[in-house]
Amino acid sequence: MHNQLQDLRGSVRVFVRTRPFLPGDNETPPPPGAHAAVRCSSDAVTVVAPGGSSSSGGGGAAQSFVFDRVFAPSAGQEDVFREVSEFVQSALDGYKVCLFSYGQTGSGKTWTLQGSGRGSLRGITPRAVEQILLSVRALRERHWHYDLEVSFMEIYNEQVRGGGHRPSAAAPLPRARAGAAPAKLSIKRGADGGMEVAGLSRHAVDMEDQERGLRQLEVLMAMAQRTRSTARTEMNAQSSRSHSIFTLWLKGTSQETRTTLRGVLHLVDLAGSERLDRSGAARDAQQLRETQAINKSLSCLADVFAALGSKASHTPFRNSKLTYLLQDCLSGEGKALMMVNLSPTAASVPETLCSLRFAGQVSQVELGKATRQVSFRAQSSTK
Ligand SMILES: Nc1ncnc2c1ncn2[C@@H]1O[C@H](COP(=O)(O)OP(=O)(O)OP(=O)(O)O)[C@@H](O)[C@H]1O
Repeated sequence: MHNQLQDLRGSVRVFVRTRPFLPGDNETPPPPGAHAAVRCSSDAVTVVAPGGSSSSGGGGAAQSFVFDRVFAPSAGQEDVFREVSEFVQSALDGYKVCLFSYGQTGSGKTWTLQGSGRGSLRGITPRAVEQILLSVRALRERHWHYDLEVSFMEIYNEQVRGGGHRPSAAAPLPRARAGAAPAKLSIKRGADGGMEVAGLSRHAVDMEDQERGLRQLEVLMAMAQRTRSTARTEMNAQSSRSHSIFTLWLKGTSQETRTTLRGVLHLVDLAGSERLDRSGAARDAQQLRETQAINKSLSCLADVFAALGSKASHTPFRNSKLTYLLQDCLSGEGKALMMVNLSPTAASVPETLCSLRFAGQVSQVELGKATRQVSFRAQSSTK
């Protein structure tokens, strides 16, 4: 049912989330009743440039954008996940699904995906993992067996880096070694026709003992977080300088119906889309290189969506590692969700407008009906 709904609405969706004001913003939130620079309804965002007013009809100071769903600063992690969970379900149903978290540095990309702790502040990734484990348990009653593997990687300065060597089936999950340089990896088309990263470790998760499986997943999520390259910039003390991709590979087998489903869920925490002058990144040669690489790959992502939106004869997937790797989810086979994160501050209005224009471009894209990765041969439940 959820997939029928999804198909009707198209396979690219755009959600926008504005975070609350934070003490580090150096800006006082507007008093109740006063106009904020960024205002949200359930499906629209209005941005008022500093000095403008929302009623200035001819002046063009206020700009509104409409999306599939907009989350105001008061929206909690649970509110966001409620809208996202159908995508997680799609991966269980055998679709290739990609969820991007996009936005300027410090806008809440990592908060939206990871959140904090194990309670109500936990983000999409831990909630997705829990949903998968719960669904797999329920599906077992209907004689479906699921295998789950996890991989994580980052794309830093246009190089793909992964989490080390593939462990043997009997070996415990590896510990991330502090300071160990992650291996550089290459992207290629795999035997099943999908894009994959050569040599990237895929960690099998115990689906029989779900308590153990959950613990393994927690270790893997923590490892993925630790391996991210971060550098302090003036805009966010933990600014992420790489795109990080946490992937859940699902294989569901029903002996009864002789069906195998292969779903994929990529959770992509994009690097911050900051301007050089504002972040202070231009003062350091390494950070300048990083920022240029980030901006280039984000503009390649925008180019891909522009080509898809205009139904151009060529889509430039190969122009960046990110789009090359994720092309299956963006090419009509899969489903994509773009979560665009915004800062509420007046000082960030230029970046906010850039993010919203990008979001508007993505929302024009119609990928068509996604393809379920299903085969009908009898298969044993082991790989
Ligand atoms: N909805 C929210 N509620 C409360 N705090 C939030 C929210 N969104 C973001 N924050 C806080 O804002 C700060 C910046 O968020 P976060 O690190 O997620 O930004 P980011 O977009 O991932 O930045 P970068 O690109 O630099 O990694 C963090 O301290 C985070 O805890």
